[in-house]
Amino acid sequence: MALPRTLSVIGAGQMGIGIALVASLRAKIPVILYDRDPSQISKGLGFMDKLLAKDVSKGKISEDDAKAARARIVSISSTSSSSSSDELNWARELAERGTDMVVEAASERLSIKEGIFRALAESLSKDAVLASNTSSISITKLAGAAVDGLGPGVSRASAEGKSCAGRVVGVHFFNPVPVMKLCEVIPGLQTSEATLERAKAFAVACGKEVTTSKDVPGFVSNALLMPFINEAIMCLESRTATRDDIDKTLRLGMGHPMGPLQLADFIGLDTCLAIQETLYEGTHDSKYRPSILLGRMVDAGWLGKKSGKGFYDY
Ligand SMILES: NC(=O)c1ccc[n+]([C@@H]2O[C@H](COP(=O)([O-])OP(=O)(O)OC[C@H]3O[C@@H](n4cnc5c(N)ncnc54)[C@H](O)[C@@H]3O)[C@@H](O)[C@H]2O)c1
Repeated sequence: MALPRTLSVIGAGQMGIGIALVASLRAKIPVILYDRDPSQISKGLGFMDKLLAKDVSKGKISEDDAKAARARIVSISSTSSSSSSDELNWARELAERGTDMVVEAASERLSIKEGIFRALAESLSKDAVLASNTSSISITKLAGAAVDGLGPGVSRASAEGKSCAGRVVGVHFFNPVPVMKLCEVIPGLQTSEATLERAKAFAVACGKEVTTSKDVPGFVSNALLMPFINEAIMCLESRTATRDDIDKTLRLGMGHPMGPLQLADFIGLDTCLAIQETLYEGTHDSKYRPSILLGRMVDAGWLGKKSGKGFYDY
């Protein structure tokens, strides 16, 4: 199965940086990294340099391989202050640079991702694979948004609409991407067999094992993980135990590498809340209601490790 000749990664947060790194270092694919916030790109590339230097110092990769991997990654950022024309500019730029696969790793908000998929479908070549690293949002919905990017004259059920939606797929990498061995691949209702196979081949080339899950809220991974994290936050909220004892229980009693509150900080509390909301709204099942404390932490801007404060201080 052919690998992409040029990959674009949208969103230079913790996941986008990791995906760009494994695509370049392991799959040896040239990568264009785009974020609407230029400071995220400089911060992310600085972090990537540190990761590569650490791998070289531990003898995991050669200095030449690290340099070649870094040289394969270029970045672009917002070229306009107006958000609507901005979207068109970046997507066109990615198209002009020969992008034939995209992995979207922007914030976990449906409206943000729909806007990105509309812009991608409008600008990119008709056979480019449009993948999302979403943790929970419906791939079928994102594929629908991609068709809307073709304009009001194209219905989602037309041949052109189906062909466009068929290129959309979920490729759910795990955090930290260079370390975690799994990629959960999710076909939407419209995803073509060829797109699914291209997505799997890409994940394998990045050094990952692949599982396939149906397009339900949270797929397999977060339908299981998020209720667990949410229950741990509710234990803290109801003072069943202290933060340290909750995490210690799971680490020492169940052999988890980190406790659920520390893991939530590591994922990002805004991302945890967004996933919980998708699970709750997508199922209307009260077992998925997000804890009030999680919402308040996000209101306070305490987003976990990435903001310096969450359940722990960093
Ligand atoms: N954090 C995790 O453990 C984890 C694991 C698997 C999947 N994911 C998923 O990966 C995605 C990214 O998560 P993250 O943890 O890297 O988040 P993050 O907050 O670290 O980064 C998100 C990035 O997206 C950028 N962004 C937002 N809107 C944008 C737009 N319209 N165009 C371009 N860039 C935009 C932001 O500037 C930011 O740099 C989410 O969908 C999340 O659910 C996260």
